[in-house]
Amino acid sequence: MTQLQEKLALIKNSIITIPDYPKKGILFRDITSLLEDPVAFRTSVELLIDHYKDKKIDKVVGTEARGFIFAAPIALALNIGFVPVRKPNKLPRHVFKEKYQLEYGTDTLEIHSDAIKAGERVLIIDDLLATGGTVAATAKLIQKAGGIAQDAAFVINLPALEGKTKLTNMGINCFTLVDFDGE
Ligand SMILES: O=P(O)(O)OC[C@H]1O[C@H](OP(=O)(O)OP(=O)(O)O)[C@H](O)[C@@H]1O
Ligand SMILES: Nc1ncnc2[nH]cnc12
Repeated sequence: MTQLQEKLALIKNSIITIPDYPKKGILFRDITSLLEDPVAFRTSVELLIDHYKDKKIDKVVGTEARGFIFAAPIALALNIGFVPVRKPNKLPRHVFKEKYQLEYGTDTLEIHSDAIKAGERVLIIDDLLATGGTVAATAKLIQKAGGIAQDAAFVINLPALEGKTKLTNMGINCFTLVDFDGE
């Protein structure tokens, strides 16, 4: 195994799967077990930072709630601003809103309308890519605010749900660390 493969295996092995949560038939990939392991947590954040350190990115956007955990340290390491995309009625100033579908429901996301400057290149960070609905809605919010949703990065990808294809077709470059198939 290469050093990179060892790091990715460490990350994958730190993530616990819970069957039938929050609904029957869903295999829930739980990042709280990764967060409890400082080596796995640090390694996942460092690999994402490494990938983006020489790319031209102006802002990091993180999605509530699990996306915040990874987005904030990445924004600090890249020395650029962090912008939260939040669930409804959490942001105090004027917002843009976008409805979206989840693997197990629907919801709305919001961004402060002045959080991104015209033409800024944005990296979206989330813990997990399933259908891509969350990040597609986030990308639309970034566009409404005048920015370019250029890249999106995730610790976990669920390839069966084809989120990567959805986001790539929207012109978003995707980077993910570990895949979980049906196992
Ligand atoms: O690719 P998608 O099909 O959109 O699914 C992935 C999203 O679903 C989960 O968040 P959730 O909405 O459950 O919110 P949470 O982070 O507040 O738990 C996860 O953290 C991603 O944001
Ligand atoms: N299978 C899954 N596990 C954890 N978080 C998710 N968000 C959407 N689908 C998920």
